[in-house]
Amino acid sequence: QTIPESVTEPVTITFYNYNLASAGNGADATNKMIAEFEAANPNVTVKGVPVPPQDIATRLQADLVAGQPIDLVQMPFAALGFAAENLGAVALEDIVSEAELAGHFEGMVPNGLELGKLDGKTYGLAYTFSTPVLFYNADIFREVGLDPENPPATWEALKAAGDQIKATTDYLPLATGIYGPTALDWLMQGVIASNGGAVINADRTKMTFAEPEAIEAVEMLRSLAQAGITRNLGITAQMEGMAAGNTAMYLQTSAIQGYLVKGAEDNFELRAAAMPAFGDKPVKPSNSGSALSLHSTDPAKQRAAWELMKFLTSKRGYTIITSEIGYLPLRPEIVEDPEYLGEWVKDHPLLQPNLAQLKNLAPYVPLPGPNYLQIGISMMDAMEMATFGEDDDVKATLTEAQERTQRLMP
Ligand SMILES: O=P(O)(O)OC[C@H](O)CO
Repeated sequence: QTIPESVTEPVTITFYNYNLASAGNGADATNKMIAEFEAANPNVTVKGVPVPPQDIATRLQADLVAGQPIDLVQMPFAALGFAAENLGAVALEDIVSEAELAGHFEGMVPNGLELGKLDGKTYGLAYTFSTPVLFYNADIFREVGLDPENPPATWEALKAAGDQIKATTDYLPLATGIYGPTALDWLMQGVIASNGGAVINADRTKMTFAEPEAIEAVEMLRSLAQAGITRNLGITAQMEGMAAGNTAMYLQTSAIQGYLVKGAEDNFELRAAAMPAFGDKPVKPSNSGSALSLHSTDPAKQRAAWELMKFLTSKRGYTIITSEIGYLPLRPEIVEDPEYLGEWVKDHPLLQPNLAQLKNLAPYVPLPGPNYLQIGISMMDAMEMATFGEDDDVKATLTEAQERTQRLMP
């Protein structure tokens, strides 16, 4: 252990955070957690720095060069490898004692903790986390004669439901978070995995998003777009449409759950289901979200940042994160505990499909190397074009992009 036992002098730490960058996505809850932490730790002042997830790596690089203090970061899983290699993320094992770490990790979802490890060390402590959730408007289902007790479990069933909604109403049948600048490939990885494919091979050396299973998955999305069941809308329009009761289904991170719950209040019945399957193939939900990475070099600030990390991922932290934002509690025991989520869960069954999907999670695979973001953007641009563009030849679009992105691999 290289950090002091406690923070004995006043210290200010920065917390780069993407939930702070979006009102619909947890800014209030994040500020509440920071305020509670400061009240309990009077020597520590936390300066929140809002940065959208897609900008985080670039922003940190610029701030490092400018000599700005970077202490704690809500790091999207996609950027964690880059953060460890290029942005000075510190492995917790190098600064915190084994006993203290083990004590804190106790009770946290092992799948989640594993995602923050690189070469066996924890460069990111699993923090906010979701699987793809199919939110749906039970009132629209009833209005068009669909059974809200049986939401579509497969893409085929979803298409049939979408056709039914489209044929008789003006509602948008389906919005998804698959595309868009904040998504990168987190949700797409789960869609393709659920059809037996992958965007990249297991040892992360070859892009595979133009293999037959991936092509078939994108062709399925294209068929939904062609039928007018889904449209290429920005995330704000999608969230607003769903929250206002104008969209029937929304496959998205549960980070927007709090926002949708507010919109649905006194307006419509919001429910949630698991991610759809391809026929009888097993669903392989991926995870979105972030880990907390620590970047301070000063031992006193490292202790302060670690204390904040512990609070954010404590039972109390996850109670706020789950009930006020919508992410999964990575301390599952609090779900039953009346002192934490027990009462809330009774009134909000929305959490259950998300929680259940943790068991068959196919953990997000980060794209490798210093060009990870460019690879991800080029791949997703091609898939978006293959889904919504003029050209029917999905295979050609994906093959061309796969060759191009392969050249950016380390
Ligand atoms: O926190 P989420 O669920 O919106 O995820 C955002 C990340 O960019 C996905 O990796």
